[in-house]
Amino acid sequence: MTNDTQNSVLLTTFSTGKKLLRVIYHNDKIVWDNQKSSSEQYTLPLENIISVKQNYLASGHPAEDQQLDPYRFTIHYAERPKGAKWVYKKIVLKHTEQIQILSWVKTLNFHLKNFINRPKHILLFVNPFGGKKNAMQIYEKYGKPLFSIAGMEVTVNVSQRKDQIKDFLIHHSLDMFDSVACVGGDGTVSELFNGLVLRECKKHGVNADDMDQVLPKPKLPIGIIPGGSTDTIAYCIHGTTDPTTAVLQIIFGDKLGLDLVSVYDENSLLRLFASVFSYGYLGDVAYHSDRLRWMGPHRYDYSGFKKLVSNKGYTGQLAIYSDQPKVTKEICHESCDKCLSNKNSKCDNLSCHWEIFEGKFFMVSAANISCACSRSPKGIAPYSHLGDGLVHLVLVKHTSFINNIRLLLRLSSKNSSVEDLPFVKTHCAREFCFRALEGASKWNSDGEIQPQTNIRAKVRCQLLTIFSRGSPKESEIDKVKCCAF
Ligand SMILES: Nc1ncnc2c1ncn2[C@@H]1O[C@H](COP(=O)(O)OP(=O)(O)OP(=O)(O)O)[C@@H](O)[C@H]1O
Repeated sequence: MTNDTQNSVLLTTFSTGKKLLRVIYHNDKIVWDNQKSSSEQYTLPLENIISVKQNYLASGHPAEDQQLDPYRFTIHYAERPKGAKWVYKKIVLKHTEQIQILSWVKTLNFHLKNFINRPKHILLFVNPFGGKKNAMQIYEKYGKPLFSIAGMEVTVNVSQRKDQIKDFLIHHSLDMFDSVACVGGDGTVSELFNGLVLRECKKHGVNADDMDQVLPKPKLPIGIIPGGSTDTIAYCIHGTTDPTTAVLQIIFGDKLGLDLVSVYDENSLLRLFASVFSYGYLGDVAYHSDRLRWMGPHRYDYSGFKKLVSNKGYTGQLAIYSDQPKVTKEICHESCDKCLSNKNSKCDNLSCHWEIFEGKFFMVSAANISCACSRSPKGIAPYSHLGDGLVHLVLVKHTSFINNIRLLLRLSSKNSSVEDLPFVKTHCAREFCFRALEGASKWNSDGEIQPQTNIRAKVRCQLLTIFSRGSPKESEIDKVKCCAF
């Protein structure tokens, strides 16, 4: 065994109870096989290790101090066997020589310290009101045990009312935390980033109501553990609403940049949104379904149908400011080139121009991300990116009832998207303005109601930093073909 842990190579045969395993550590990877068949080899990259700990001996009495087991240690790690879901795993390795155990634990922990971006003290907000009202149980079952294994300190704050999370983040000291997170749906995530951005504006004396101001980037990264009804933001970022996956993304500490869109009326900033800002049909659904919260997530089905039948269309004018209005058919995924190339770019001095669209719409949606979720696997804007500085404006013309049904079927389809429907047009924008001309709906902002009708909005390129490695490419490549309704 070498003392030079920096360039360490370890090779030991451990027992795991029944089997003997030859275990090698080299080049930031652990490889193990069962000696007899090296084809059954498992490779564990160091970046997927949560922690490495020496085991404790089983103590006879709870009051007795726990003693370290000199002959056993455990590697806690995660893997993504298929699709977007990550799972937690552990392996207990046993050796008759104590020195072997100590060397492995010391060396692996030395190398794990290089992951300096992993959070250590997190402020976690739990919304007990959203979704199935089980956010606290989600935290207790999926978050708490893994955060403890990772050795993270978690300060839990359970929200007592709407906007409390936002107000807390604006006004309280966050000095002792290196990150914030939430267990909740899109409305909770929205409180989190609205609070963080306003906090930063306050700190730097930036007038948030002035659309021409550059909004300061919040210092703290955020973690998103889904615990709401639709959880669109979590789904688009992690590729799944699985809570274990979301917790592991926070523990890994890898980050990506998410665009936010700031929305204004004539005088002030109304809010920032991260997923969708939608007028017409979805605005009506948000308004109606909010009064039916007692129904849980089913309220969306009920309100959705009711508002579909009664929709008479809304006449309005949309102005789009863009340098690249055409949609490019590239899907956003982990290590997305389009988002990476925009990481440090300033989307200010581009050759943008205004274009105006006027008409009667079934709905107008500004999608900052694809808005995919389990009910809508491709989302309303399948080619919208997390961090490219553009928002996709999806204009759905007022048309027949049958076409509205076609739209909703497409939205719930795994195989086809709304983009190819003849009454749907998508444009990419850096800014946009909307003015109602006849009839007025509300806006639906990340699932929350925004009552002002006439608005202006501006994309803020990668204003938010999120804990995630992104969703994998495989999840988007769906080879199954079926009839496109
Ligand atoms: N203690 C609380 N009591 C009442 N409302 C709360 C409380 N804490 C947060 N809220 C508000 O609850 C609303 C709903 O929360 P959230 O969006 O997380 O759940 P959801 O609407 O069920 O999920 P989704 O937005 O993913 O569909 C948000 O507007 C949030 O501001």
